[in-house]
Amino acid sequence: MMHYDDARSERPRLLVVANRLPVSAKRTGENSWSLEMSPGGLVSGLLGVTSQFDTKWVGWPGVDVYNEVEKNALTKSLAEMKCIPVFLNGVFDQYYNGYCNGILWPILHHMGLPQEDQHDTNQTFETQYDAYKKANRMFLDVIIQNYEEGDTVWCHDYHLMFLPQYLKEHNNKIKVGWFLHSPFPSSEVYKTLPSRSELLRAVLTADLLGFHTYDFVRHFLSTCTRILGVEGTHEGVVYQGRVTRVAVFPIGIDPDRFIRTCKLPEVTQQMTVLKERFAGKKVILGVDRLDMIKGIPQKYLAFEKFLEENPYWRDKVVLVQIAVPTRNDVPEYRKLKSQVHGLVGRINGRFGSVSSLPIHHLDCSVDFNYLCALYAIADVMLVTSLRDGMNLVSYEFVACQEAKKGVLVLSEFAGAGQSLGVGALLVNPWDVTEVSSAIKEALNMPAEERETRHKFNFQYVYTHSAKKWGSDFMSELNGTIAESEMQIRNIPHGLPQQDVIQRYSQSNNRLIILGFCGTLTEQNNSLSKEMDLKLNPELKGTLKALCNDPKTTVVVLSRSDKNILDKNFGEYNIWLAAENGMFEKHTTGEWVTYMPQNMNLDWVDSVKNVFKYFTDRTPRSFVKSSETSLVWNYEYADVEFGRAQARDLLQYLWAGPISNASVDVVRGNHSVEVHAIGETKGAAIGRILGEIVYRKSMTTPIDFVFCSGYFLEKDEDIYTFFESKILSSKLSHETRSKSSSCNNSRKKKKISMNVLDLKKENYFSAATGQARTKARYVIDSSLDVVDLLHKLAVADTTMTDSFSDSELYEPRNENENANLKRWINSVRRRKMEIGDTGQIGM
Ligand SMILES: O=P(O)(O)OC[C@H]1O[C@H](O[C@H]2O[C@H](CO)[C@@H](O)[C@H](O)[C@H]2O)[C@H](O)[C@@H](O)[C@@H]1O
Ligand SMILES: O=c1ccn([C@@H]2O[C@H](COP(=O)(O)OP(=O)(O)O)[C@@H](O)[C@H]2O)c(=O)[nH]1
Repeated sequence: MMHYDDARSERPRLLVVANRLPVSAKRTGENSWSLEMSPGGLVSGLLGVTSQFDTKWVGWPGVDVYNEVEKNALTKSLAEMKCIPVFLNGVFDQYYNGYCNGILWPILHHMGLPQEDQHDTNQTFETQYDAYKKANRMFLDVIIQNYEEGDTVWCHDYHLMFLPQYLKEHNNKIKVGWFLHSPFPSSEVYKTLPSRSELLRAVLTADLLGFHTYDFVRHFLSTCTRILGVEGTHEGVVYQGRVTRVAVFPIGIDPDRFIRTCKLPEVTQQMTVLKERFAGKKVILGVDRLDMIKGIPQKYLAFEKFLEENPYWRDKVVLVQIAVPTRNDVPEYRKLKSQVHGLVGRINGRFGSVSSLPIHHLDCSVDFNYLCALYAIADVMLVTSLRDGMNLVSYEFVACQEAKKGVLVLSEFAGAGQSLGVGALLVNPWDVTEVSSAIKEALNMPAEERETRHKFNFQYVYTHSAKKWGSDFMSELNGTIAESEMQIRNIPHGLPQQDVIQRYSQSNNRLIILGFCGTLTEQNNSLSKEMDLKLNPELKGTLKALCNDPKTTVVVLSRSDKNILDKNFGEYNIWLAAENGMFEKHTTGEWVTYMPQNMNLDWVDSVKNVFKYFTDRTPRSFVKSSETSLVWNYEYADVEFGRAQARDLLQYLWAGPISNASVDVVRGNHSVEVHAIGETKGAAIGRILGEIVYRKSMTTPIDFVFCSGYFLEKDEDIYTFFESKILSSKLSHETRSKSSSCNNSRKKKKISMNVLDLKKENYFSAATGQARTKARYVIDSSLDVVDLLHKLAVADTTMTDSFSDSELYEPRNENENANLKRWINSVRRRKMEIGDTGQIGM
C-alpha cells in the first residue's frame, strides 16, 4: 500500500500533519490492529509526495484508544509506517463531527451554518469550538515530542487552523506551511462564522498558505481584507508587519501508479469481467464519498431526466455509482444517505426491468485495483460536485483511460474544473437539463473528439503530479522563509522604552514632536468619532505635566486644521502646527500662517464637487477639509469597493479639476488627499523649530528629541530631518530667516547659537503601527505611545529625585490646576508603592 524508505537519509525532514493518518486502525483483537488505507483525496495526494522527503506523518489513527498498553501497541505498529498517532480521546466527536464537519465544512463549501436546534446553538457551538482548539493543542503536543530542529511542519486542512499559531507561539523558528484541501468561500459566506477572525489570524501566522485554485486565494485575500482590515496583495497578506505568503498549488495524483496498476494481470482480468457484465451497454461512472458537496442527488436527477428524454438509451446505459461511506456520525450525512437511496429506488423503479437496472449504487469503498479497473472500462465519468476543493477522482479517471479515451463530464464548481476544463465537458451541476444534455453529448461523442479531449487532460494530469505539488509547496516555503528573514532584518526594532526614559531624564533641553491622528487620539473605530477627533482622555494629565516641564518642549504637528488642534490642545502649554505646518502657534499666542501669499486655491471647489460625487456613491466614506487640503476617506467603507472608487476618483481628478493646478495628490491606505503644493512635515519642522527657539529665547541647545506619529509616507521626511542634524550637529537659527515667504511681518532676529546638540543615542524616532518606515524604531500602537508619555512625565522625578510623601509635587505656576497636582502626586505615590520598576498602571 505504501512504500517508505526506512533509512534515515539526506532528504529534507518533513512532518506532515493532517487530521487523518494515511492508514486507519481497526481493532482485530486484544492489542492487535489491522491498518487500512484511509479514504479521501488528501491521503491519496499526500502519498504521492512523501517519498521525496524524510517524512513522518502525524494524525488521528481512526480509533479512540484509552488503555495505555493498547496505545503503545498501536503506536508501535504505526511507527513502522512512519506514522505518529494523536489520540483525540474525549474531544474527537465534538471536534471532528461537530466543529470540523458540522460547522466548518458546510461554510467552506458555501452551504451555510446548520440552522436546526436553534435553541441550543450557542451551547453546541461553544463546546465544539473549545473541542476544536483543544484538539489542535493535542496535535501540537505530539509534534513537540517529535520535532527536531530544522524540521518543516506542513499542516493540512480546515481541521488544523489553530495549529500554525500554536506552533509559532511554541517556537517562532519552526517552518510552518498550511494547505487547505477544501475550497475557501466568498467572504459573504465566511463572515457568518462566529469565530471568523480568530481562525483567520491563526492561519496567518504560518509562513506559507496554499490553496488549490486562484479563486480560493482571491476569496481568502478579500476575506482577510474585509474581516481583519489587512491588506491583501499578489504576494500575500500583510499581517502584523510581515507578509504571510499566499499562493496557488493545485494538487495532483501519482499518475504512474494508476497507469502501472491498469496493466497488472489481475486488473486486466477484472476489466474483462466488468466488460462482460455490462456488455452492450455504455458505462457511466461516479466515484464519490457520500457527501452533500458531491452533488449525488443532483447527479441522479440529471440521469433521470436523461432517461426520460432519451428512451433510445434506456437499456443501453448504466450508471455505476461508488458512494464511499463517510462521516456517518454527522446527522446531515445520514439524512443524505436515505435521500439518495430514495432517489435510486424511484429511478430504478421507473426505468429498470427484471434483467437490468439503470443505476448500480454501492454504499461501500472498493479496493484500489478494482477502482482502477472501473476507471479504465468506463465510457463516461460523471462528476457533479456542488463545490469541491479539487476532486482527484477526475484525475484518476483520466490516468486510467489511455486505451478507452472516455469522456469526463465535470462540475465547474470543482477545483479540477479549472485544470481539466479544456478536455472535459464542464457543467453546472444545479442545472439538471444541462447535465442531462452533457450526458447525451458524452455518450454520442465521436472518437476523434474524445481522443483530442483526452490528450489535453492526460497531458495536464501527467505533468501536474502530486510530487510536483509537494515539491512546489516545499520550495516556495523555503524561499518564503529566506525572504522573510531578510525582511525581518530590515524591519526597524521596537522602541527601547527604558533607554528613551533614561536618556530623557538625563537631558537638559528636550523636544517631543508628536502627530495627532492615530497617535494621540482616543482609540477609535467608528465613523462618528473619526469626524470629531478627540485627544485620548488618558493623556490629559500626562500631557499637562510634560508641557509644563521647563526642560521639555512639546510640539503637535498634524494634518488636522487649526480648529481641531485648538479644541483639543487649547488648555496646554504646547506648540501646534496645523495642516502640516502651514499654520503654527504656541497656545498662548495667535496662529501664524506660512501659506504663501499668492497660493492658488482655485481648485478647491471643483475637487470638493468630485469628492462629494464619490461620497454620495460610497457608503460610509466622508470628506475632511481644511484651508489648504481636502481628504476623501473610505476607511469605514467596504475596503475593496473603496479602493475601486478611489481609482475612479483619481481619474476624474486628473481629467479635470487638478490637471493644471499646483497641488499634490497623496493616496493613503484608505484615503485620497489633495493639498496645495507646500509643506511636508519634514520641511515644516526646521522652520517651526527656529520659531520655538526664538520665541522661547532658548539658551541651552536641544539635546534630546523624541518624534513619533502615524504619518503618511511622504511626511516621513520628519524622521530623516533630524538624522542629518545629528551628522552636522548644528541647526542654526538661520533656518527661520529662510522662510521668507512668511506673511507674518514680525521682526526676525538672528540667533547665532547652535540650536541642536543632538547625539545619535539621544534621538528617537518611532513610527506608530507601521513596519515599513524611515523612522529608527517602531511602536505597535498608540497605546504604547500613551504608555511611554506617562513614563516620561514622571521620569525626572523617578530617576533623579528621591522623594517622600511629604515632598509632593507643587505646581510650578499658578495656572497649573488642582487636577494636575492630584495626578502627579498619585503617580508618585503609586511609584513609591511599586518600587523602582517604572511600571505604572494608569
Ligand atoms: O477525512 P474525511 O473526513 O473522511 O474526508 C476525506 C477528505 O475529504 C476532503 O478532501 C479534500 O481533499 C482532496 C485533495 O486535496 C480534494 O481533491 C477534495 O476536493 C477535498 O474534498 C478533506 O479536505 C480532507 O481533509 C479529508 O481527509
Ligand atoms: O472506494 C474508494 C473510492 C475512492 N477512493 C479515493 O478517494 C479519493 C477521493 O478524492 P477526491 O479528491 O475526489 O475527493 P475527497 O473524497 O477527498 O473529497 C480518491 O483518491 C479515490 O481514489 C477511495 O479511497 N476509496
